[in-house]
Amino acid sequence: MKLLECARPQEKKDIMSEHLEQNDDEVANNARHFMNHMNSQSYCCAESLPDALGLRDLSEPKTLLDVGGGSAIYTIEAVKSNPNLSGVVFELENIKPLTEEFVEEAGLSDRISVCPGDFFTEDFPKKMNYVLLSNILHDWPDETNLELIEKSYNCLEPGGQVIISELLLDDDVKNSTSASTSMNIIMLPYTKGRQYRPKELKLRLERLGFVNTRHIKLVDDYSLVVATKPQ
Ligand SMILES: C[S@@+](CC[C@H](N)C(=O)[O-])C[C@H]1O[C@@H](n2cnc3c(N)ncnc32)[C@H](O)[C@@H]1O
Repeated sequence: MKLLECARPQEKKDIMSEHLEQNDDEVANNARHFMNHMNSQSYCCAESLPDALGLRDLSEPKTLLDVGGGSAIYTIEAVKSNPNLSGVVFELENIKPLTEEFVEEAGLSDRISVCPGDFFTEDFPKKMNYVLLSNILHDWPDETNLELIEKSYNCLEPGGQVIISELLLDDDVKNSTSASTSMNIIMLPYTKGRQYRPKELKLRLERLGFVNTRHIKLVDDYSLVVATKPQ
């Protein structure tokens, strides 16, 4: 891991942002292609989310914020599991129309809104009961991720939960699966981030005030790390 970190190029951009910052048609198609790819990759996890979090049992209205939600697949599957749940997808302004296409296609435009925004410069919409960070933290450096976790804490109601969904390495990194190790090798040179271990995420969440941190296996090597904002 250390050797690979040393091999990182000094100047590198997030691939998705690079596509999205430009207006060129070919580049826009790349963004659409990336979104479709993420949608397929995330589908199985999204489908398993309601049972993993007990969302089907909610008896009162709750709102889930999906930060960098992309195709909104997690929010779509969550909202479909219970009429008490509504969703807000926080996405870049120029990606918003793409996200809205997926929401419309799912027939859920009345229960899922797309809030345009940049998670580096803007706070998240307030009074949320759940904040989901799916395949977000592995794109960015640790100090940025701490800011994103802090923003998640600040926008949650007391008792609300932050949900991190990622392909995680094993706590004992030598026991990590080949899928998570391969993903880590891809993230290191092509993004500013890396794959995490459950205990690393729990530590960061607890440092920022979250309690009751837990690791929930989702699908194959994909897991959730969930934590609660104290009452
Ligand atoms: C790896 S994709 C994850 C998509 C989705 N959460 C999933 O797991 O399928 C990262 C997402 O973050 C969004 N994103 C990147 N930078 C962002 C920013 N500064 N503010 C808001 N969203 C951003 C991208 O548009 C993209 O949809």
